Amino acid sequence: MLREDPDTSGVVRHGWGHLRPHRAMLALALVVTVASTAAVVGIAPVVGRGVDAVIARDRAALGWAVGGLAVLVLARMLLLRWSEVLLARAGERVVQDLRDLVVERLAGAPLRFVEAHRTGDLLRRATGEIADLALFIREQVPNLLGVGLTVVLTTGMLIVYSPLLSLVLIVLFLPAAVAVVRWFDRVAGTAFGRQATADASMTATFTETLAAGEALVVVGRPGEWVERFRRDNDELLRASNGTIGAQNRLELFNLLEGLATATLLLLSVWLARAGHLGVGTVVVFVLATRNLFEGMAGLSRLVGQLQTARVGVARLADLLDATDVPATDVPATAVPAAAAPATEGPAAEGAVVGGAAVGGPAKGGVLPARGELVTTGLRFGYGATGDEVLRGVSVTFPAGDRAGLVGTTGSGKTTLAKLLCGLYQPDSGVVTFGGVDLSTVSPAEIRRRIVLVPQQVHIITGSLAENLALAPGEPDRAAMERAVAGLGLTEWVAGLPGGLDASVGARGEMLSAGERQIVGLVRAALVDPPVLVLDEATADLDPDVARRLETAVEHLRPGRTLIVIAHRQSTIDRLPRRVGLVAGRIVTADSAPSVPGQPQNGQVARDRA
Ligand SMILES: Nc1ncnc2c1ncn2[C@@H]1O[C@H](COP(=O)(O)OP(=O)(O)OP(=O)(O)O)[C@@H](O)[C@H]1O
Repeated sequence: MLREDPDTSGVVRHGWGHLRPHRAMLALALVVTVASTAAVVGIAPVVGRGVDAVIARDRAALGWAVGGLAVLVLARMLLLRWSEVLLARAGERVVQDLRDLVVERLAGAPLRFVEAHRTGDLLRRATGEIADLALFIREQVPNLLGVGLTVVLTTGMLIVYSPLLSLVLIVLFLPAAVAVVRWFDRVAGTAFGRQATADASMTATFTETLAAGEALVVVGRPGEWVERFRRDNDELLRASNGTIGAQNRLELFNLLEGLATATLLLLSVWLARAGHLGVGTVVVFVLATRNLFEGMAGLSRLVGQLQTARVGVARLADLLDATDVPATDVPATAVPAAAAPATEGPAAEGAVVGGAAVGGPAKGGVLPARGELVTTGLRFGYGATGDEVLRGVSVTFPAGDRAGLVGTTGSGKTTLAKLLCGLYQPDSGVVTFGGVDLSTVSPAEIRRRIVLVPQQVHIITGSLAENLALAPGEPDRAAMERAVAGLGLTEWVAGLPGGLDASVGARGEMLSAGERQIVGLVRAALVDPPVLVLDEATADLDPDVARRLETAVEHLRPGRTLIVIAHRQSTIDRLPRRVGLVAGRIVTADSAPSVPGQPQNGQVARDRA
């Protein structure tokens, strides 16, 4: 499970892991930044030399000082720009890698993990947190490096010029500065973490509200959502006040700066009068301490942004760590792939998420082209609720079986279907196909053989052909046309404006619920696996079309194992046998509930309760 407010202590180590591949470019950027900062720091001594040259009426020395100043200013301009470009490029590459990694991890995350978290929170971590990080690397890191180096180099130079004044500066300023930073740090972690959490919660609520738009209008109660949104918004305001309060603590730097500057000026004037310091050195000190304090003030401003970035990286790292597990389950986003499973053959390897192939884990098992699908002692619960949904399910579907999986609402049919297809890992017990344990096989391999067509078919914005192309194996147009013809849908496609190129609208809004299911069935036909599990896959179609499509699906591949979950009696009646599920347990034929009432004659002889 993801933590709302993850620990920020390991972020540097975690961050370095992602920076390492770009270390050459980062090292060059660092060298250029050091050179550019050295040019700035060098200006004060050169001005000091110039002042001394004027006092001594040494024209040659003055000429050198003016020339040196011109060179330093020019060098600073060029080097600063170069270092900014290098850091921005390196930052963009790091961020691009991170985006790829997050999408890959989320695509490979177990379905249960994705289901257990709010979409908005995942979205915020996968996009908002990375965008903030990109901004930080592009805009704040150059500042941070420049300012940090200015402070270090200026301090070094001051020590060389006047150890006494530098000592006074260090004694006056350093302990107080450390105390202020610690005072800030005491509240900063919690305050910035709370703000990030509140931000994520608001994104989540907003995402859910948008997704539920139609339902809200239908029930006429958008007020409740507005109320939720307001609560999130209020919390965000309180959290933001917390971070502002934390940042206010850093304002003490200004007070310290004033005190230290006044003390230094008085001291240096006194030392100059007593003849211990030259006027040039006093000028150098005044200019350099200004640099120093500007740098300090800049650093204190950046500390707040640094804290935001730290929290962002911690939340991102939490997501990456939590999803860095062998992908034995299929991610929720890959459900369309399950609806459009892999074709036979090497081209079908990999799950499809929005059309991109995602490799499975290093699980070497290979499933046979045909075999019994068997579950033994399957137990499964969704975790958060703690209740077991499947309580020791043992059932066998012989090769070529055609069975209806029936049971009352909430009895666990869909859950069992997902376990049969390897979308969930059982808490205990095994699922085997042809004698091979599914947990030893990669998701891609499972989808070559066992495919689920769910009731809710995932549709992407685009054309019908683009949606069918989500099927693994990159089906071409000819394959699509064959699959459409195989299901007797040529006329339906021809009737769409543009045929296969017809737009389905944003996330399929131009398709009816039944048409979405047709897309799911065509995807399945494109793959044609030896085991097909239809979970209410024709529930939204009118009975005639449903019957036609069910017949077509059965005839497409003789000898296919077909497991059908349906509440429609006529769909179940077409099948020669029935497996009943009651409260997570397989029941015998006699007690297997029919649809929707009590069982009819069904054969569940091989099912072991
Ligand atoms: N993602 C989930 N997280 C937590 N609990 C879940 C989840 N999905 C299902 N459940 C719970 O598991 C139980 C079985 O659900 P399942 O969808 O398998 O039932 P079903 O027999 O298919 O029901 P229906 O006929 O209504 O589709 C239900 O009590 C449900 O609340």
